[in-house]
Amino acid sequence: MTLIVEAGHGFGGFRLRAGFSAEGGVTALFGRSGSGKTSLLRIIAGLVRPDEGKVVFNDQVLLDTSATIFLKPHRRRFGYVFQEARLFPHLSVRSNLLYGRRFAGNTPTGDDLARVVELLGISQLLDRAPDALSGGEQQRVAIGRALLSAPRLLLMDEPLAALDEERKAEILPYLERLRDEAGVPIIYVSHSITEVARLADQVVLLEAGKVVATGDPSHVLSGCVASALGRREAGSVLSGVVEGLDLESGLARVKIKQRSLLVPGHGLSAGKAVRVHVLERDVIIAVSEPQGLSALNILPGRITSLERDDDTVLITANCGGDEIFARVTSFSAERLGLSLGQEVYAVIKSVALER
Ligand SMILES: Nc1ncnc2c1ncn2[C@@H]1O[C@H](COP(=O)(O)OP(=O)(O)OP(=O)(O)O)[C@@H](O)[C@H]1O
Repeated sequence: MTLIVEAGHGFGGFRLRAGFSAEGGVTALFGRSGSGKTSLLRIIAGLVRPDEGKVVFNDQVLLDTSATIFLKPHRRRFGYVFQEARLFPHLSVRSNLLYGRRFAGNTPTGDDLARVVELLGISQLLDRAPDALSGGEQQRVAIGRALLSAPRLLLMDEPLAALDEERKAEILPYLERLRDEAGVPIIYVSHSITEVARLADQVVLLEAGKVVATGDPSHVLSGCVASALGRREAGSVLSGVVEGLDLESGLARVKIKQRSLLVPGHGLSAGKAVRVHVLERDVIIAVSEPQGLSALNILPGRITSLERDDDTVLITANCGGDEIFARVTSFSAERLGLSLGQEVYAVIKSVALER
């Protein structure tokens, strides 16, 4: 699959001028609220006709404003999943699912229904009405309905945003299965670093209507997202593999580049690929090896960058090839006499495991 998108569009005071290309897997459109993610998705879907631009899917031109080509949304054969499930309240789950088939060019069979029902874990819900389902269950049905329309591409606009943390955690494994087993490429809009780190193969980072970075999630989500997200979620996203589990402590050892991290082992098995999210505000810098700390992860490294702003300093430490970010007050940086090239220890207070 190849998708090429170029679009320029003005909404009142907002100007979108963004482009990217995607090749299969999950491509996340990521950025702050109001950065233009949904607008870009709606342009791909054909729900918005931009002032100028091009959308090409597998060599088929769906939109080209210079040649006045515009393929209507239903002729694009893309599935769309919104923040809310938008199920038909008067139809059962089964009928909602089968409704998706009406739009399929090649009608899916009963096998397709069984496969989608199994993939999303909704077999026990088929005869229920939508209002007898939890938000997470409704969203799984909405995804199933979109899949059964046999889409060439699935467009998902913050599909978890309306759910509480527990429901999000319940549905994320199904989205992973969708990515790994359904074979349908996905464009996934989100402003959650957790979802993106866990699901995306490629990230397109949007800021004020423009694409400011694209590429591998570990690369795009690390460091450069501070401005896009605000500091709360800024940090490093490190790719690793589970080396082993310690049954007694319940911890797993995850090998990143040259170092290892201990993380909660629940649900992990040896050999599993994971992404680890280390928030810059959860890292302390020490100039000598600390003793007697509760923190499990203390990584030796070397300072490669010191960026000062008003009253804080963002420190980048290269720890065996992985970059760890720490934000400390200017006062602390002065007091410790931090300098480029200095050997330090990054003390990680907690890590979030994303996959
Ligand atoms: N139909 C419209 N008319 C006027 N302004 C619009 C319209 N659609 C979007 N906008 C504006 O365009 C900007 C980008 O909106 P968009 O929904 O694409 O952002 P987003 O990144 O998806 O945000 P969120 O995460 O909050 O959904 C916003 O300032 C929004 O108010």
